[in-house]
Amino acid sequence: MSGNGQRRWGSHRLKGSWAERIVRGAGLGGGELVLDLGAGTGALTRPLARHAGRVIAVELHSGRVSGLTAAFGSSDAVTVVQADLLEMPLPRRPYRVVANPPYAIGAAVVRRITGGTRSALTRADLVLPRWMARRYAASPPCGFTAEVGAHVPAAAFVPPPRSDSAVLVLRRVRKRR
Ligand SMILES: C[S@@+](CC[C@H](N)C(=O)[O-])C[C@H]1O[C@@H](n2cnc3c(N)ncnc32)[C@H](O)[C@@H]1O
Repeated sequence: MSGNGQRRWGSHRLKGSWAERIVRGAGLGGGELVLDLGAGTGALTRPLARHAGRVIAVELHSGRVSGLTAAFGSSDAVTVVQADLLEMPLPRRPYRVVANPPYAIGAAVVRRITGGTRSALTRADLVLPRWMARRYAASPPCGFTAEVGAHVPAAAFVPPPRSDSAVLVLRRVRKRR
């Protein structure tokens, strides 16, 4: 558990058709390592398993981890990890993120995956509140470009959140030192 107690069990789950659309929009080539941070019941994990080389589905809630393990335990492409996404070690080799993290920790997620000289993140497609995606597009994290991608309406989630969302696309611009 994060020292700041930053967990959020409330879950706005993506509908399957929207999860598929978001994963297709991420333009995966088929061989990438992809992290699904806050995998929930696996809405994004499912299409990621078909489009990515390897998927690490990270979830903290024990019941949801059990569900993910039951759904993907026999898949060679998916590894389910019970961990706090703000504290778990991140891959040293190049990786991507496609995720719908809890909005309350959206900024902490962006800091975590883009921060530090050792970040091996190459691109992230994050479903975030639209206002937050716009803020990052205006002021991207150091070493990344940021653009507001697909609009994701409240109706794309169960239950629907209060405001509309968008995919924030972060792309690395600087080579790792
Ligand atoms: C908005 S839901 C998204 C679920 C799924 N990815 C989807 O799109 O339907 C966010 C998920 O993050 C999980 N979560 C919250 N805090 C977390 C943390 N610190 N580390 C890992 N998972 C966390 C919640 O349990 C929840 O399942």
